[in-house]
Amino acid sequence: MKRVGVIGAGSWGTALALLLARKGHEVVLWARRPVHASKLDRSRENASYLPGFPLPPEMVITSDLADVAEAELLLVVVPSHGLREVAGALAPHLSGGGPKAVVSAAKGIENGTLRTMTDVLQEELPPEAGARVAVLSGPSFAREVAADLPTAVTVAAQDHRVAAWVQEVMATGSFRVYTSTDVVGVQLGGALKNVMAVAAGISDGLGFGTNTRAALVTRGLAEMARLGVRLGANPLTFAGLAGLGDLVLTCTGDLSRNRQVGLRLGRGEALQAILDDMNMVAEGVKTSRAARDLAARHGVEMPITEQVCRVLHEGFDPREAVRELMLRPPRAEAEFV
Ligand SMILES: NC(=O)C1=CN([C@@H]2O[C@H](COP(=O)(O)OP(=O)(O)OC[C@H]3O[C@@H](n4cnc5c(N)ncnc54)[C@H](OP(=O)(O)O)[C@@H]3O)[C@@H](O)[C@H]2O)C=CC1
Ligand SMILES: O=C(CO)COP(=O)(O)O
Repeated sequence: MKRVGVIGAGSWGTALALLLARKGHEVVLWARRPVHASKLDRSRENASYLPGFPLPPEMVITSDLADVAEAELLLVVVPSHGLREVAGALAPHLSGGGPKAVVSAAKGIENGTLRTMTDVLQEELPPEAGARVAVLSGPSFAREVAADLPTAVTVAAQDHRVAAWVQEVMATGSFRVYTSTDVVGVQLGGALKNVMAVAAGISDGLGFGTNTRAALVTRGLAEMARLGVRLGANPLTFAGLAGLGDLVLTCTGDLSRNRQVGLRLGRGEALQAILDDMNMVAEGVKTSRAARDLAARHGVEMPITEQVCRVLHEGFDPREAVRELMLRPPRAEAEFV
């Protein structure tokens, strides 16, 4: 039994906290708003983000980061735009030995700095904790994990021993954990698939067919891998759970918030109205900009990302975006880099 701190009480943080508590670990779940923490504590259910799944009485709920300071495993599960601030607030509590692993379960790229989530953790945390940073990614809707449905994910860390330790602590009979040392590839897979899920949603919302969606998934994967390889990732990672696995899940699964944003855009709703109506995060909206900037910085072509950005942030007509994608100059399929 390990002491585990889960930082972030949205749907994913709550589902992971449940998974680990059911495995018998001592779990402390941190919510950023004291009022949310006391509501969770009183009702023993996360009605706002993960309704229908009772939180066991032994799970400690807090809004004080000092309460996770003693954890051996720390999971950071806040949206990517809030991760730096939370990591900065956590840092002073991690003096001494610190946790054996700090795992980012967020899927995004920081806008502006274009840093990955493990970069941000390494920049903000004390060096001993920064050296034990890992990332968890892969096809894993929170509701399905909370419902204990069979799920497989990847945990990547530079030091294989860190990933193997996290694997041992987190794996259950219904939550299979693979390890990797491709920290860049696993993170880019998780972040970029959200942009493609918006694209697939737009296509379905416009009433296009399954041919179109399959084309978007496949060419989306090609551009994800193209950027990943340029940044040093292993191309095989994109054929794995954190690449193709999560891409297929979120481009086809209606539980995906990113796909839902795309569907509604395709049906003609305005982005702001969609976002105002959602209490959950759709990371692809912000990541589309970061991905476009990262691609431009490294001279990598990402035509689908480019068009998603124009539709999301410049009010470009989605039908016109698809037309432009179809009429790009002809090329060979396997021109990889
Ligand atoms: N949900 C899922 O199925 C999966 C999600 N993820 C990833 O996990 C991360 C967290 O998402 P998820 O749990 O779904 O979130 P939700 O959309 O379910 O909930 C949002 C959570 O983020 C918190 N939050 C909002 N803004 C900030 C901020 N600026 N700083 C800190 N916390 C903030 C909210 O707190 P408050 O209530 O106080 O506003 C709330 O806890 C994302 O990167 C997502 O891509 C990964 C795999 C699966
Ligand atoms: O990352 C996810 C599942 O792996 C969740 O996807 P959404 O954020 O689109 O809901």
